[in-house]
Amino acid sequence: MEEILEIIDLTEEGLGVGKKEKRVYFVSGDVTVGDVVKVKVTSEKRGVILGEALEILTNSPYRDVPRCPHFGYCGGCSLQNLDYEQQLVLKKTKVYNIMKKIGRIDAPINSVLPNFAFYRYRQKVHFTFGSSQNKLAIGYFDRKNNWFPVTDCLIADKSLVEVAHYVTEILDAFKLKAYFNDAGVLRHLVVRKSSTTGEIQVVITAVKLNFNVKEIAAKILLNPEIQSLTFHENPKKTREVFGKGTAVTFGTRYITEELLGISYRLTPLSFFQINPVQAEKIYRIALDYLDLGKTDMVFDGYSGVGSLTLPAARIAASVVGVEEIRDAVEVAKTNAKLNGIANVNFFAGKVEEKLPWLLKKGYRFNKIILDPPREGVKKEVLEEIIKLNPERIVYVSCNPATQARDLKILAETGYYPVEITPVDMFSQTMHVENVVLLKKK
Ligand SMILES: C[S@@+](CC[C@H](N)C(=O)[O-])C[C@H]1O[C@@H](n2cnc3c(N)ncnc32)[C@H](O)[C@@H]1O
Repeated sequence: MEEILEIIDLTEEGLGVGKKEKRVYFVSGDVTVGDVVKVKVTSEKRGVILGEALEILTNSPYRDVPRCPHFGYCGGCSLQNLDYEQQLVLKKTKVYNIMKKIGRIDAPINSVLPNFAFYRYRQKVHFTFGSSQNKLAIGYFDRKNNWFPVTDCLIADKSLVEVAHYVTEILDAFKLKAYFNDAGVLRHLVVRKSSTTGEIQVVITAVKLNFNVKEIAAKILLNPEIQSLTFHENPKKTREVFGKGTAVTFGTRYITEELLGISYRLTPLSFFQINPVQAEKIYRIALDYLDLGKTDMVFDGYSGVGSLTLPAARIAASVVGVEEIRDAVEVAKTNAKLNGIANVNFFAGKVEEKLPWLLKKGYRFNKIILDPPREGVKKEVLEEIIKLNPERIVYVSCNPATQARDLKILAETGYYPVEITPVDMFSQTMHVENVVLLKKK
């Protein structure tokens, strides 16, 4: 069966969405918002209709020329064929719809803050090792979840891709094979760059470190850009990059990044925003929403290496950060010392366990920062926060769907979103970072 459809939206996975007579179609192929497309319906199961674009009958006025050689099948970017201004419009509509549908929230949503470098903005890339033409190669997963070799990644800083190829060639010369599709040991390659110092950090993960890491490291470190190199053993049979296995580091253990005038040491396994320019904007908005003064006692849940904790501590009376990765907590403490910030305390553990523990110990907070991973905040954490009766809550999220779910719980107890600002951290993809201020009515 064939249909003629106008594409009115895009899914996270890059499928075009079309509607006809109250039926919703999900269309694969090089389609974008505004295209009128002839579609071949390929399956219909429980009301989900999938189709393939056969022909674009009218090109969208918002079409742009994709720049990446892997566009169309790469699972990473799905918006490269859409004009950047329209990407921002699409993201604002996405946040609005999610907030309304999942959160039942009607708060004002500001325009999405643009990312002026909407290509080559990533300062961290993560490749999976595989093999191509009988050689070790770096790759990503496509929209059907199949691995493919990557020559370039247009949203990543160019030097990160170059370093990734350089490291892969050395590993290949040592006859190492990919675990993923070649029954070898190598799993992932993570390359991160400091936007302030230009230092590069490389992490190679393997199921077993049963090869001569010392000799390989000596070769890799001949590249003067690479300051920090870690081999990390992760025997877990999942696609997770880092596990609990051992790590061996050569060169320095950290690279240094600077945001809002504060320096951060970034260790191999600790989280840091991949787009420092946009991260700074997010932190500025979060601090502005917190409206900090000299008497404020702040709780920063999911604090990473302290990138919101430390700027908040510069203004507030005290800030407590809780983060589950012990290594990140150690680095956060060092970061506080290095920057001469003494009114902070960092605790290692899960927020859901550490927050009740802190309250039992007598800690009190009147302002709350939440910056959780994609899964959002556990209900019991929200309940503890409500009991604290804070003046303001600032919730930063890279997943508006779980954020809207959590905002609904907070709204039911009287904390309403006062202002919502989406920020474009991940141009060319459907992802959006969202900062929300909540206050009691
Ligand atoms: C989105 S990051 C935010 C980090 C930091 N605020 C920043 O902007 O760099 C989320 C952090 O939460 C940590 N995390 C994940 N689940 C956690 C939990 N249940 N309790 C505490 N920390 C957690 C992760 O390790 C990660 O560092």
